[in-house]
Amino acid sequence: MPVISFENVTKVYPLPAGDVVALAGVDLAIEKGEFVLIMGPSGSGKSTLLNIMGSLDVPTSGEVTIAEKRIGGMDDDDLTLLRRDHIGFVFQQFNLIPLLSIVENVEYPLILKGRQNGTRERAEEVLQAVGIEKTHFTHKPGEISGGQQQRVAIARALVNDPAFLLCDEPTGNLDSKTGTAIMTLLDRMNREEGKTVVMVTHDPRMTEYADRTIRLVDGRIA
Ligand SMILES: Nc1ncnc2c1ncn2[C@@H]1O[C@H](COP(=O)(O)OP(=O)(O)OP(=O)(O)O)[C@@H](O)[C@H]1O
Repeated sequence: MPVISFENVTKVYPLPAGDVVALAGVDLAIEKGEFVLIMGPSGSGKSTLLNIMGSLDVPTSGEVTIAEKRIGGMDDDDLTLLRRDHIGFVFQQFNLIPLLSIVENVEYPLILKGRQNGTRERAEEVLQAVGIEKTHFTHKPGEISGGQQQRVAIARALVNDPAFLLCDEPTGNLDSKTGTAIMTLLDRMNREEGKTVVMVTHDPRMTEYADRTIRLVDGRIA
């Protein structure tokens, strides 16, 4: 059973000047444990595809199944729960909460989920797994480097043990050496922890990390 499957998925944005077809009949299946890149020119539908995979948006037509749940017919509350329980997001902008410490940022999704016990220990365990030193746990995001902030964001994405990670240009704000370290970390999470990773990127060097690259052109898989 794939972790994500799309059957004949279309997404149309109705605009006064005419409909914009962002996705035009996409079929895909992403299996557990895969590392998949999504590439394609600007405007080809990558963000639209990632948003639907992340249940941040719904298709105009077609069938989408995420973590064995069909999203057709789900309301906003159902989609929110699906995101919270099954999907880890990593963005180009790290999106950490500036007023919370590093460990509190990672603990936050556990608290949102209503977990009462062991949240601090779980957050510390995942921070250690992504290579953040204990001395940094009580720092604020603004007090650590961009590469360290992205590691913290990856820890936050992993803390609820999601079915898969969706990454949108995760190295886009980092210098190439730091970007390589982040890719090595994602690669290790994929190989050693069996995490499914789906990543949108413009950088062709990333293909060496991936099992497979999905190329979009004009809303279709090329
Ligand atoms: N909210 C929206 N309303 C109207 N049109 C939209 C909307 N979002 C995206 N589009 C259009 O849908 C098409 C696909 O856009 P999308 O952002 O998915 O492409 P992309 O491949 O992610 O592009 P980029 O690499 O520039 O981020 C484009 O023609 C875009 O203008």
